Amino acid sequence: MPRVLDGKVIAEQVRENLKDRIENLRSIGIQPKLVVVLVGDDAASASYVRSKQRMADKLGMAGDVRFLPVTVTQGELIREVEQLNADPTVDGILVQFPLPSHIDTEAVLAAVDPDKDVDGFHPYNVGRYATGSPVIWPCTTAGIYEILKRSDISIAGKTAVIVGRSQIVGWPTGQLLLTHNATVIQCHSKTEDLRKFTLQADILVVAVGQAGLIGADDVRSGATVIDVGINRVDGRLVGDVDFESVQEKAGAITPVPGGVGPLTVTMLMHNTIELATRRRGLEKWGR
Ligand SMILES: Nc1nc(=O)c2c([nH]1)NC[C@@H]1CN(c3ccc(C(=O)N[C@@H](CCC(=O)O)C(=O)O)cc3)C=[N+]21
Repeated sequence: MPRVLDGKVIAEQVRENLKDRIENLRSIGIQPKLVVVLVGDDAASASYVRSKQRMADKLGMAGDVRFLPVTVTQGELIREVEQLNADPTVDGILVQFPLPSHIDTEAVLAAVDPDKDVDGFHPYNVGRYATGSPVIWPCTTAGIYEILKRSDISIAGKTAVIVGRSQIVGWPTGQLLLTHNATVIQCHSKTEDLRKFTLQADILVVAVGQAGLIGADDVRSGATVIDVGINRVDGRLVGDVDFESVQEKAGAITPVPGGVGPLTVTMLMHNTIELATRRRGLEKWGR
């Protein structure tokens, strides 16, 4: 039987470290603060935002949510972001995706102060990790790294295959694994003969959003399989990987739910603390 990589347990380990860093910051009068900007009243988004709030509270961080109506104009949204940029008590700003179609998402991302960009989506921060000198990594990518590191799965020299090249998960995850000296194959919707590549993977990361995309025949025996997909099928949450069949073949595998997801929210807190310390030139205090 393969190892099931338990994201809830690993996230708890990461949060133990965060508590020490938050305590150090508190001792010098700093409470890291994350502000989430939520446009519209989508129930799934609201529930996700509430779980971030609860985690910030539990860790002793400060949190706030700005609810904006779905009719908000791009100018109004950008002005909200600019107010948060100017507010010295705010360390991290997250504008929740997806935004309504009348809003230019890229323009909003570019309006966030790169020093407060907790998602790591601002073009400046993308450039930083693309050149191998990241300030912070996008939360899901950072979470995948924590899962591998804390499960003693080595990256350097391994063949990592990423399925998906999204700006928020697939592409940054490829960059992270490359930075850590994996040989990276980046597959996407135009890839011909996907299986030819996935069968080569020592580490297979799947971030597409298509239930059942990867089955046992697509996975090399003993591979580490990281499933980033979140799909709702018949009211049940499933990933992009057919867990039942693939777990017989893989050496290690993340479940959905309870795999990458719990790390994503935890790494959001990590990034907020990281930004709070860096912005004040206090790196050593945060460690
Ligand atoms: N600017 C921005 N940054 C984001 O990081 C961002 C976003 N917008 N928009 C929405 C997506 C979605 N996302 C999730 C994170 C964790 C879970 C998570 O913890 N999932 C649990 C299951 C939760 C459940 O049961 O519903 C799990 O996989 O175990 C889910 C979804 C971050 N997102």
